[in-house]
Amino acid sequence: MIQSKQSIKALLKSWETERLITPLDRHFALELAEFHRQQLDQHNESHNELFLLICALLSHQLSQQHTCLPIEQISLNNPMNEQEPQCRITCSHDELMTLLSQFSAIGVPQDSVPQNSLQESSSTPLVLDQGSLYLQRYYQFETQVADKLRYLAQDEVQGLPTATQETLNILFPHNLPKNAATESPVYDWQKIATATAFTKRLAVITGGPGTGKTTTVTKLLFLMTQKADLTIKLVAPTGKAAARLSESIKASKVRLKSELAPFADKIDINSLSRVPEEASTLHRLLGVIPNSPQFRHHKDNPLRLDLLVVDEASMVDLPMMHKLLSALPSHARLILLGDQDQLASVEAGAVLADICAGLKADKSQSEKWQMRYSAAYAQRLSQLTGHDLSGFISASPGIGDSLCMLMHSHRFKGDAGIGQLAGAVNNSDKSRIMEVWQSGYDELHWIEHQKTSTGNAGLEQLLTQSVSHYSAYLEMAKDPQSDPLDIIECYNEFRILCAMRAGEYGVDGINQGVKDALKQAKLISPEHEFYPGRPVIIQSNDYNLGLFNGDIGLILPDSAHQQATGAVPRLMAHFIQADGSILKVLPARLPSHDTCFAMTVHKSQGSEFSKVAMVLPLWPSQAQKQLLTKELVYTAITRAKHQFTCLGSQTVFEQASLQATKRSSGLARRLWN
Ligand SMILES: Nc1ncnc2c1ncn2[C@@H]1O[C@H](COP(=O)(O)OP(=O)(O)OP(=O)(O)O)[C@@H](O)[C@H]1O
Repeated sequence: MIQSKQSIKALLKSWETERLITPLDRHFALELAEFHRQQLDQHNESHNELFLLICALLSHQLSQQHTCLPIEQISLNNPMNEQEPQCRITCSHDELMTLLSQFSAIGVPQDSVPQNSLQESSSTPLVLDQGSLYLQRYYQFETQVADKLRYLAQDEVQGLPTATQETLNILFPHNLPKNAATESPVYDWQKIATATAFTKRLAVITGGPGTGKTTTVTKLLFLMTQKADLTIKLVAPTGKAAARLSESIKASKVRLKSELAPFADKIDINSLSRVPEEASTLHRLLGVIPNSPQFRHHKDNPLRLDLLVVDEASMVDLPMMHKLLSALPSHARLILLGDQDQLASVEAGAVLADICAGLKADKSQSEKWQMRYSAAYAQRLSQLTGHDLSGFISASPGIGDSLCMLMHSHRFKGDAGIGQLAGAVNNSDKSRIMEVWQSGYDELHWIEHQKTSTGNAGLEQLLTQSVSHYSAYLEMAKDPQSDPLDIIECYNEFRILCAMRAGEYGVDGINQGVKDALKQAKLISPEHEFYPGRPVIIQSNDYNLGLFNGDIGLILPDSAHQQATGAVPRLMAHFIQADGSILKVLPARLPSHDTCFAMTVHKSQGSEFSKVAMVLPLWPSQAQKQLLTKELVYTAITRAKHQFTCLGSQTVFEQASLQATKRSSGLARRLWN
């Protein structure tokens, strides 16, 4: 069954030494194998060896953020993808599947138990379902999340007052013309999304940056608050994203108020004040219990709300989505907002991408996405919105009735370079990517790595530009009269985003380079750990202080304290909070943190900057290459509003743009089949 020069136990040790697997992977496998050995009726060494290997592969897969191990994907001749394979599995994938289903530690779901199977799934540490092996816990997360989403997607609010339809028409007044070039009708997907979220218990509104997700949800909340007194909560995965959601909703309400002014005799504009603005983090909503992975709110103590809006849903991982859905009260509505093309969550799963997977059009379609409505719901939506949706009816709609895809960016107008580059990368369109770079757009700047024995002129150029970008806020910080809010806003104009943490071109190296360059330019004096102008990014949650992983602040003299006491100004870390106020924290009390002239693309999700510089490694290692995906590049580009610079090499940029993230999961199948 297995051919190996050494025992699998010894092999796992050598894989750990070579860092192919983590110590956790090895221990996990050994513990489970021990369990298996104790459970097995007859001791079968070859079975034990195989089981040990499979457990290590599963754990390795989970640490790569997959939620399961598809058996078909195991490379039988080289299971760990080594340069020189140290072992091979000698049976076929089918034989392997049959064998695994007979192991006492591996259960199978009751409704798909093969005749010769010994186990049901609920009592075993592992589960084999539809050709994929799961850890029991992840299997429960995935199946329960799928069940709950399907249940919510089916539920429909019947009947709709005529007044509501009239309000919908006022909110979306345009009778869109036919597309002149194609003669095909132009749909107001924001209107369709609003009608969907009004009539469905679950609505998933996705789209790239500036496609109007917040505008749409603000109009929806206005519509909802016209008639009923609802408890509505707004949340996002991080503090930064929550603060941005609050800001966007506030701005959107201001715009809506003036748009609706001419209709004051027809609708109650004052009910806009009932649309909430304050957003919190998911963790805060669910109620963190110190030193516990559990939350205060769960299935037996559900949240007290009628409608929950979750922004930046692409950042929500599978375990978190499970906790959230479990805590949702039975009558509540759920609206998920996000960009399905962005980087998937840092932890396991790619929930939003899986939810949207069923809308991926086949290759014959000119559009990338294709709606999938049931006939009955397409008819209902058509009546509500005045758009004929019969062309999007599907015989197998899955959860399609609850999905809305906003495709037109109102931020990146027509031929704007940032939007063009983001689109080309998102489509992995190699020739278009090069075309966009060569088109001479003002907003796009390319800096080529120019490594020689004396240094890297490309990197030097980036550091010089960074000094010039950061000098404005550092000059402001020197003036005791400057308002910390203005200084932080000025700092937020520019950010360097790195693909990875470690190394010369990672966050660590670039932060050091910028710090040295700023010191040389006499803009900072970093003699001590905390110096005026040092930006810090928080690495863990501290609920007592109200600081969360990813929060970014500036070390600045506390001028208010100086004015009040006349004392020498002390340094404090200043953070902008969701309500726009400043939180000041003594630097010594900060939870774990790093300097933040540069940050990872991952941590930048949910943020936007006027100017962004992305740094790609020069000669990425094999492990680094796996991290360089089109989702990473797309996320970095779309953080920029006005200028995007890339320090890299053409080959690495292209390779990254052509490589899509793959997360093994059965969620999409459960939602759409
Ligand atoms: N239908 C529309 N017509 C014209 N402008 C619009 C429309 N919808 C949104 N906008 C404008 O586009 C900009 C972005 O809208 P909005 O913030 O709602 O998008 P978003 O998808 O939430 O963006 P983000 O990705 O940043 O969260 C805003 O300035 C908004 O006023």
